[in-house]
Amino acid sequence: MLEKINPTQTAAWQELEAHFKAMKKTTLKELFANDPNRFDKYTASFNDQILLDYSKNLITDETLNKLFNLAKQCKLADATKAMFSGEKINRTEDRAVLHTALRNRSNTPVYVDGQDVMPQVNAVLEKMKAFCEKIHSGKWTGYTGKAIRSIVNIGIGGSDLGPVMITEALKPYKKANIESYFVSNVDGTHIAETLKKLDPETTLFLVASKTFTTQETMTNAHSARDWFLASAKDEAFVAKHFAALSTNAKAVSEFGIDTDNMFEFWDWVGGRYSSWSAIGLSIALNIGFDNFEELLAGAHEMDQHFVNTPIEKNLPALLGLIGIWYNNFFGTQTVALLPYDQYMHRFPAYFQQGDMESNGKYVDRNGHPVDYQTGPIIWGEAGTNGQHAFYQLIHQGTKLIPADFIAPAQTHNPLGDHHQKLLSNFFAQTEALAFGKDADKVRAEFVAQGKAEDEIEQLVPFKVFQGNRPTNSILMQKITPRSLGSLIAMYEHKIFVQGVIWNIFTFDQWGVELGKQLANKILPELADDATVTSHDSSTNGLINTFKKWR
Ligand SMILES: O=P(O)(O)OC[C@H]1O[C@@H](O)[C@H](O)[C@@H](O)[C@@H]1O
Repeated sequence: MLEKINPTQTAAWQELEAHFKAMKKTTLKELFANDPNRFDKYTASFNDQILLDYSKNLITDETLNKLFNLAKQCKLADATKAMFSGEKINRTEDRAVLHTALRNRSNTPVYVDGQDVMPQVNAVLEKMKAFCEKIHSGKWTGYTGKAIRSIVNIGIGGSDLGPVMITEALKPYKKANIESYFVSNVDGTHIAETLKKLDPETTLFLVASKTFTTQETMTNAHSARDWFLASAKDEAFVAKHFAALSTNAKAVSEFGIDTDNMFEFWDWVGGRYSSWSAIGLSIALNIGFDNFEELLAGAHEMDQHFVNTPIEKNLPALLGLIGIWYNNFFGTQTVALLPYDQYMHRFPAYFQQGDMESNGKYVDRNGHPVDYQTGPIIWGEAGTNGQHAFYQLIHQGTKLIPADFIAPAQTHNPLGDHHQKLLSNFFAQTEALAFGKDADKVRAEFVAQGKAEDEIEQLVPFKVFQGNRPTNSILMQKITPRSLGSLIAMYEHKIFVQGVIWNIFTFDQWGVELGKQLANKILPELADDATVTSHDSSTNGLINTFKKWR
C-alpha cells in the first residue's frame, strides 16, 4: 500500500536534521583517515557485474542508519510491494505501474484488476521475436521484394530516449545488416535529414507512441508515409513498411497501419519506463531478440535484488537515500551522471527524463504543496569530454554537485592504452573531488619549480582544491545487454525510492500538458498573417514578429 506520509514529520527526518548540523564540518579526508575499512564498509556489489562504491560520500554509519530509518518510517517496503504486485500506485491516472512485469522472466503471475498480465506480456514478446526473425533472415521484404536494411523509430520522450540510449550503449552488439535511425523532433529538419539517407524499398518505419496522439510523432509519421508513398505509389504497400508500437489500437488503424503490424503494450507502462515493452522493438531489431531478452533478464535480476536484498546492501535504496541526504539536508540542486564510456553518451539524457519527469513534482500525495525539495536536476556528459568542459565548476565552483561516475572495467575496443587512460581519469577525478589539494601542497609544488615566494603566495588561493565533493563510483565489469539492463533498473528503482520518501506521485507527468495545450491554441493563429492580440504582450509580440519575418 502507498501511504501518504510527510517525510519531514517523521522522527528520522528530525534526527537527520540534527545529525546534519554535526556532519556539516566533517570532511571526507577525516572520514577516510579515521576508518581504514571505509571502502570495504561502503561498497555493495551486484552479481559480480556492478560495484557501487559509495565510500566517497559525506556519510557515517550514523547517517546511514538514520536514512534507513527514514525509509522505514516512510514505508518504503510497503510501497515496493504495492508497485510490484500491480496496485494502482499511479493514483492521479488510476493506473498500476508494472514495467517490472515486462521483464518478469520468472513468469510469476502479476495481477491488474484481477487479471494476470503475464500471458499478454509473453504473447507480445513472442510476436516481437517472430518479427525480428523475419526481418533479420530477410524473409520480410519490402514492396519491391528486397530485404529491410534500415529501421526508423519515430517517437519522442519515452518512445525515443530509451531506444536511442540503449541502441547506442550496445552498439558492439549491432546486427551487421541493419542500420537504425531515430526521428523525434517535430522540427522538419530531423525527418528531412534522416530521409535523405534512406531507400524507401528497404526501409521499415516503427511508429512508437504509447498514446498514438503525440503531435511530434504523428506529424513525423505522416511525413514518412508521404515520402514512402511518393515512391511506392500504392497504399497497400504501407503494410510492408510501417509498424506501430502503441497502446491505442484504434488510432493505429485510423493511421492506416495494419493491426497485425501493431505491437501492443498497456496503460500500466509509463512512457519513460517503456523500453522493456514493445517500444523496445527498435532495440531488438538492432541487437537481436536474444540480446533484448538479455537486457530484460538483467533488469529482472536487479528487480529481484531490489525486492529481496536488505536495505544495507540494496543498491537502488542506497543510491536513493544518499541522494536524499544531499538534496534535502545539504540543499544540493543537481546530480551529474558521468559515464566513462563513449557508447553510453546518451545515458544522462535518458535519465534526465527518467528522473526529472518522475520526481519533478511540488504537490504531495495529499494534493498539498510540499515544503521540502523534491527531484534534482539531472545532467551530465560522457567522460572525459566533461572534464574539459564543466568539471572546473564541480572542482572549484561554489555549488556542491553530487556526481555518479560510471565506468566499465572491460572495453569493447581494446585499442592501445586508451582504456587505461580513460580509467585513470575515472579514478583520478573522484579522488581529486574527495581529497582536493591543500595550500601546503600547492606551495611545495611551486617551491620545487623554483618560483619566487611572493609570486607563490599570490597564486596559491587559485590553485587550492578544497575537496570534500561527494561522488558515487559505479564500476561495471563490462557493458553487456544484461549488465546494462541491471544498471537501468537500478536507476529506475532509485527514482522510485526517492519518490516514495518525498510522498509524491512518481509515475504521472501532468507538468508537460499545459505547453501542449497552448501550442495547440497557437497553431491555428500561425496559419495567416493577421495580427494576434489574444495573449499577453510578450507572446503577442513574439508571434507577430515571427509572422513579419517568416
Ligand atoms: O509515447 P507517446 O504517447 O507518444 O508519448 C511520448 C512522450 O510524451 C510526453 O508528453 C510525455 O511527457 C512523455 O512521458 C512521453 O514519453
